[in-house]
Amino acid sequence: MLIFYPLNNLFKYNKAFKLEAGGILPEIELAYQALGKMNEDCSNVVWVCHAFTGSQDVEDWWQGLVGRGKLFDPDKQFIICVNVLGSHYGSTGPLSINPETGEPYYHTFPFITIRDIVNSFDLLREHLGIKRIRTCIGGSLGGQQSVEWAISQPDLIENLILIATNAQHSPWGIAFNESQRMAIEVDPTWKESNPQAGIEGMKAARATALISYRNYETYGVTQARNDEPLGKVHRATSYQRYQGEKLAQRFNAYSYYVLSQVMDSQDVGRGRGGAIQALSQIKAKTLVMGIKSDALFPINEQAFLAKHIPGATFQALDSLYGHDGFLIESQLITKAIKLWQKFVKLDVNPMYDFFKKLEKKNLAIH
Ligand SMILES: CC(=O)SCCNC(=O)CCNC(=O)[C@H](O)C(C)(C)COP(=O)(O)OP(=O)(O)OC[C@H]1O[C@@H](n2cnc3c(N)ncnc32)[C@H](O)[C@@H]1OP(=O)(O)O
Ligand SMILES: N[C@@H](CCO)C(=O)O
Repeated sequence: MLIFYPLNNLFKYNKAFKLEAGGILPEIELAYQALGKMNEDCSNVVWVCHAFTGSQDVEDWWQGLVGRGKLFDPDKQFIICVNVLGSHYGSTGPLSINPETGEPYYHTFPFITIRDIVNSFDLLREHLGIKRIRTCIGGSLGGQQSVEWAISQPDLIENLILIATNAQHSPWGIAFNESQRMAIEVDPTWKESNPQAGIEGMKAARATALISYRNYETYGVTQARNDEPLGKVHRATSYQRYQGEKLAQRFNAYSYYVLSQVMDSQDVGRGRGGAIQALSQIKAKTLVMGIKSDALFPINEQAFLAKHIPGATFQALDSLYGHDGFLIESQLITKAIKLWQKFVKLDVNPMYDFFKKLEKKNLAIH
């Protein structure tokens, strides 16, 4: 049984929504959560962009960072998080009814990109009367949206926080996603048109993805062999299966497929003369964080962002958890942001000289 997440707020856009790749959604809906109260001058707006299987319920999936007494506190800030187009938590996605046919989209849901998601956010932003965003923050797919928005509207975002993300999705990342799509495609039910189609394939896809969200060391520590008798299930075996089952309780294979393609679409340089040129347009004060053990979005990708976003600060984080560290290491992330906020106030950039030295020595960050 798929669990459908309760909607908090729903924004309806009843006109045709043109997509970057040429398709059209006849209308769109965006489910979003808004916490706290917006100041008249919008000076306390925090826009959080969620990742691949996340939702608008940011207090749930980022409870270490968002909530009363946390860094992003609804008693002080107006915090907004929108379920992305194509997802499963109330925004227009493959299970939504296509108004032109009266049937769910399922396999006919069009190809969408990070830029489409950002354009849809912008409609909602205008609808809510948000003239500026004090802080835009996102990790992974959420970071891809955040950096895209900071480029497409350089005067909108004052502070930009990017975690475990990139300017262009790598061939490595695309290969992981394609392998997961292949797992969905070989599920014989994927040809069907119903909410459960491809769900067994999606379980295998999630298990595959987990390997890239964690790493060798994570498994060694959390799923260490336990002298299991021959033929008995290893801990890592049941973990992989459990993770597939867990996602199947809350997600659908169509959204999984569509959003994996969205991730692959990330290329901030498309039509803008390349990534370096695009990143140079950013005016927001920017903090880029990477996780040293991230196998999927390696830290070089965040070093690249920080190097080419004017005045950006770069912070590498140590974590056992690899890519998923951006969801788990709330204390480290909070510490890094607080430190950066002090530097921003003082208007100094602790990494600027460091990058200049690196450039001179032609060194890369590993
Ligand atoms: C409605 C919603 O859920 S909204 C969306 C919320 N989710 C998101 O935003 C997506 C992002 N979140 C995630 O990807 C994950 O939740 C993370 C990365 C933050 C944490 O991952 P988790 O799976 O919770 O952590 P972890 O890898 O430690 O696995 C723990 C689970 O595996 C189980 N487990 C651990 N080892 C084993 C094993 N050897 N065999 C079987 N099960 C195991 C644990 O019992 C636990 O189960 P539970 O989740 O039912 O309590
Ligand atoms: N665990 C994350 C990974 C992608 O960043 C998710 O499921 O959204």
